[in-house]
Amino acid sequence: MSTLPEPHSAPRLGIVRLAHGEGLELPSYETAGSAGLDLRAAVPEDRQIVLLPGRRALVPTGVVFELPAGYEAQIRPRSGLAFKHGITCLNTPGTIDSDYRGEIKVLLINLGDDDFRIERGMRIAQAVIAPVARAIVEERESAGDTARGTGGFGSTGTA
Ligand SMILES: O=c1ccn([C@H]2C[C@H](O)[C@@H](COP(=O)(O)OP(=O)(O)OP(=O)(O)O)O2)c(=O)[nH]1
Ligand SMILES: [Mg+2]
Repeated sequence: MSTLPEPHSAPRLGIVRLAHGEGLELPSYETAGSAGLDLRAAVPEDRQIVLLPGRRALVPTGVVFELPAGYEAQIRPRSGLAFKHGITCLNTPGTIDSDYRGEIKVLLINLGDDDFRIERGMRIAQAVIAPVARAIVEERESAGDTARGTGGFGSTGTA
């Protein structure tokens, strides 16, 4: 059974298709319970990107998001591409601000051993829509005491 919210309570994501995104499927949830909308590469058919090992590329998706206020989109890698080819997002999770009106782009890096060809329409990453808390920042003289204190970076051990 799907744990997604009912349609009437779900946030509304506006998507504008850009000219070079014509003919591509819009970002979509692949299964009933998918958390992420798969994003497609809007590279020209005749100018596909070949990512050499160790290199990165900003890949166009051909879409603009209009996120509802109070939400962000997180651009995350696809595990299949990471596992099979070493392809991941360099800045994962990428942050799409709700006031951003530019094209959604995906910063891919090839951590694998082989060249990787990014073809038009390939599902290269996924966007997870998530609520964002914006804090009221207060400067203080000191931070309250806790049991952890300044311990971190493995202070609790591994077992
Ligand atoms: O993977 C990403 C990450 C960001 N963006 C776009 C949307 C986001 O709202 C904007 C700014 O991203 P971010 O705040 O991560 O980058 P910045 O280096 O801080 O740039 P800026 O000074 O524009 O905020 O760039 C993408 O299209 N893809
Ligand atoms: Mg920023």
